[in-house]
Amino acid sequence: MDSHSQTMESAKKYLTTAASVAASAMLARTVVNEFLPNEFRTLLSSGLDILFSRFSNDNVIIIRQTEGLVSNELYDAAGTYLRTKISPTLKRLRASKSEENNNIIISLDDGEGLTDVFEGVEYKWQLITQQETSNSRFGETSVDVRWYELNFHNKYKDMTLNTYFPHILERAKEIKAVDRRLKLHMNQYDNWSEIDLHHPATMDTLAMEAQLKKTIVEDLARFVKRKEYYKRIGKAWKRGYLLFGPPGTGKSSLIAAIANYLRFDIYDLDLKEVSGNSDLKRLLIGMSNKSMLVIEDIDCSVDLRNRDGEEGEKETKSHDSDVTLSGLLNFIDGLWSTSGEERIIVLTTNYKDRLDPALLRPGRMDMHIHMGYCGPDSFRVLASNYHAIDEHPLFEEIDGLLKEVEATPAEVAEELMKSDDADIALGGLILFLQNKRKGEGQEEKGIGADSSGVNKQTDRNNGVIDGEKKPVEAEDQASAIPTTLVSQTT
Ligand SMILES: Nc1ncnc2c1ncn2[C@@H]1O[C@H](COP(=O)(O)OP(=O)(O)OP(=O)(O)O)[C@@H](O)[C@H]1O
Ligand SMILES: [Mg+2]
Repeated sequence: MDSHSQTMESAKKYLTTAASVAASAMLARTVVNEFLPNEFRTLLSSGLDILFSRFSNDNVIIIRQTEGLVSNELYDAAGTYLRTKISPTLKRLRASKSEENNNIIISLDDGEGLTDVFEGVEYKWQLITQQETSNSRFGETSVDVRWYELNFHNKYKDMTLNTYFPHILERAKEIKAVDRRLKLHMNQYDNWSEIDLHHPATMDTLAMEAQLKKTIVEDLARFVKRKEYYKRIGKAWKRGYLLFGPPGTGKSSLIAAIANYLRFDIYDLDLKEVSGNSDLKRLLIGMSNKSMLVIEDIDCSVDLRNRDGEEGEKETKSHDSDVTLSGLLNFIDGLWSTSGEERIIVLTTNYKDRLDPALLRPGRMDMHIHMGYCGPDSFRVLASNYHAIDEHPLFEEIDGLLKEVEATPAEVAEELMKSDDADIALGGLILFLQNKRKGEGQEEKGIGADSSGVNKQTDRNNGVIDGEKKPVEAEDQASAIPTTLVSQTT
């Protein structure tokens, strides 16, 4: 495959034209932002004029769009923040949309104002524009100058500066994160190229065991809140997930769902494109904050050994510079430990038992997540996704069949899509499962296509293992996975 088609292949995993990213549940972040006080101080000295009104108890703060030639971050943040405070009663509004944004943005028009109530205090905002003309060598030029005028009772000045403004900066950041389009980055050699990520998967639409899904969501939520904790224990603020299970069970979908949930960009690292440590280093350094490094199919994504290739002395040097996947993870640890920003790394494999045991050791990956065949919980999610139904007389029969037959969520989803009529689709699914059961029965008798002594241990339920807490189980689970997995779906 040439590298262009490789890139396209890779892109397909996360892209669908079918739907745009569903507005995902935004994670409520109560991140205490460390740099606020500093930045805030500079803002105070540059971007604000505090005026004392002669006629009332009001204070007025002017927040200019630019101070000198430098743009004022607080002005920007105020604009973003105030968008969420606009009420439908306002008569004049502004609407816009940029390519970078998902949504149409409604904002205050020049001259318009609104009142925001924060912790019981009334803040009156007004957006003011003035045309300023100046004479220069090139003749007379005129520019629009904009600022917000903020009025509030003077006894709340401290609170305004120390609580309200930081709150506005923080909220604006969160809002921007939601508005921003997610990107999927893919590497060619030592370069990332990016495209928009349009994968509709969300944690809600993902078909998996309810308890497992809950565990994952809670783990993610805990992780993003733990900046201080990671700093205190002196570890990189990162979380590693190993996803394993047969093709079509939703590993790539889960990755997209996590990205949509956290609003993290995906960096899909193709190790085959990486020719040595220096490439790798450049790629890793090139990742942005709040992002997710994904290495898919690690069992077959080349043996990283003997791939130094930087100094043309491979013959003699190669063994001194072996890079293994565990080596890679150590390397990432070292690199990320200094950045202080949250990062997630996800590895996927169809065959957990083919992995280097060093990779499965406790503490390596924080969670081992088993994506299994479709069970009753998964089926309920799919039925609700595709037909918006929570119950149906045929569910019982389907549950029974799913206990006996190994069908992937991808296969079940495909059957459910075949008709808009739930009765017909579910009937079709039953037929499909019955046929599959017949086929599997034959396979077991040695008649089927794959009769090569396949270990047919069930892989139906998904499960989760916390790599930190249950090291013994982690090893057990590795050996419980069938050595050969059947039913390729594509
Ligand atoms: N758990 C799931 N929940 C919802 N949809 C799923 C799930 N698993 C599979 N699907 C459907 O099947 C398609 C293929 O699934 P996906 O690519 O996520 O599987 P995978 O485990 O990554 O497979 P592979 O090992 O081949 O990469 C998805 O686009 C989705 O429509
Ligand atoms: Mg996949």
